[in-house]
Order: sequence, then structure tokens, then C-alpha cells
Amino acid sequence: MTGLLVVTAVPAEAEAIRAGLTASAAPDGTAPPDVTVLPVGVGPAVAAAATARLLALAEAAGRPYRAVVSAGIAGGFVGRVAVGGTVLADRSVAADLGAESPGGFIPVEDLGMPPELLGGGRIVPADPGLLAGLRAALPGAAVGTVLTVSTVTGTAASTAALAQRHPDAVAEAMEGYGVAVAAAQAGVPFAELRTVSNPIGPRDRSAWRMREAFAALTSAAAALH
Ligand SMILES: O=C(O)c1cccc(C(=O)CC[C@H]2O[C@@H](n3cnc4c(=O)[nH]cnc43)[C@H](O)[C@@H]2O)c1
Repeated sequence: MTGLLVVTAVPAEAEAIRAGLTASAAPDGTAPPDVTVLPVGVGPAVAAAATARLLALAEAAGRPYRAVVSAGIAGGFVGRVAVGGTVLADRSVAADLGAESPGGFIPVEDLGMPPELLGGGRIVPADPGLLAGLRAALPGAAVGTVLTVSTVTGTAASTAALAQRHPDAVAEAMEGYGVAVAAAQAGVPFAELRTVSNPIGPRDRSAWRMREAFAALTSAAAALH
């Protein structure tokens, strides 16, 4: 059994996490963290495909990962988590997997399709043991639903609709659900860790605080030992 696999979307997120792992390692080097941090791409499809391949290769080599964490920056729901804050998903949800209708969004599980075609559904709970360990190491983190979207939310109307549909959601990002499905199909425990780079709302790039979010990722990385 190998260690923990941490997948990010972009290299900058992976570097921020590696910096935190290095800073929090035993100073005498006696306990090097058995953590592999790799950027796998932006969006649920590429994240799922790349994570599935990494998990399968490790398994085929006789060194399966013990768990996988989807990590990176995210948008935060205003009033639920602050920019610069840290978030742990108790579940990762494919927020836009379904159908639009004049009456509103219809989740995919309500479209009458056979459940076996839905890959376990669009809601994937975090592994309880993995989440408990991360919560203990990150007591200041907000814990709640983290949404996975294919389009960054950018209007007041879509923000309000999403917040109403997901009263327990604290953040949105673009990879968690994809990584979660890859982990579930490989039988590997899954969790999602995010730091907030921007408020979810009408698109305003000047409100994004990437540096703050990357610094928070570096701080949170110690929890991944
Ligand atoms: O929207 C842009 O203009 C933009 C420009 C450069 C980089 C990015 C990103 O890296 C954002 C996508 C990336 O970060 C996560 N993320 C961060 N904030 C959000 C959000 O409000 N909604 C959804 N995803 C977000 C996401 O997981 C991607 O990996 C954007």
C-alpha cells in the first residue's frame, strides 16, 4: 500500500501544497510524508480520467494508494465561508448534472434513468474516517457540501439559485465530483479540501485573492501528512 494521492487542477495548487508538506515534515527528515501531489487538469472530466488512470496504474504496480484527496482553490458562498478560508467537503456534488426546465433545475436522479447508469449518483459523501482526520487537523475549516460545476458561477441569479438548491453548500469548484467518482470506482477513500480564492457571485476578477488562497493551501497541507 502506498501513501496518499492528492490531485489538484493546476500546477500552482500542487506547488502550494508541496510547499506546506515540506515545511511541516519532520526537521530531521526521519518521517518523509508518503504523499504524492499531482496536477491533473481543470474540470470534472479531465480530473476523473486522470485520477482513474493514476489509481489504476498504482494498483497494477501492486502499490495502491490508501486514499485520494481532491484539493485546490474554490469559490466560497458569501456568508458561509470567507475568502482565504479553508473548506472540507462532507460531500461532493455534481451541481449541474441534470436538466433545465421552465420550473427549474431537475437533478439527474429525478430524470427516470436506471440508477445503475448514474455511477453512484451525483452526490458522493467523503470517506468518514478520512474526513474525521482532516477535521481534527484543520479545526478552523468550514465543513459542508462542495459543489462541482463545469462553469464558474458568475451571475447573481445563478448564485441565488445554486445557494437555494444547496443550503448546506459552502463552496464550488470544478473537479471534486470527478475525482470522487474515480475514487469510488477504484474502491479508494475520498475527501475534498479547498481554500477560498473568491466569493461566488457576479463575475468580478478583481475580487479574486489567489495569493491568499494559495497561502491557505500551503498552511492546510500539514493536515495531509
Ligand atoms: O475565471 C477565470 O477568469 C479564471 C482565470 C484563471 C484561472 C481560473 C481558475 O483557476 C479558476 C478555476 C479553477 O479554480 C477552482 N475555482 C476557483 N474559484 C472557483 C469558482 O468560483 N467556481 C468554480 N471553480 C473555482 C476550480 O476548481 C478550477 O480548478 C479562473
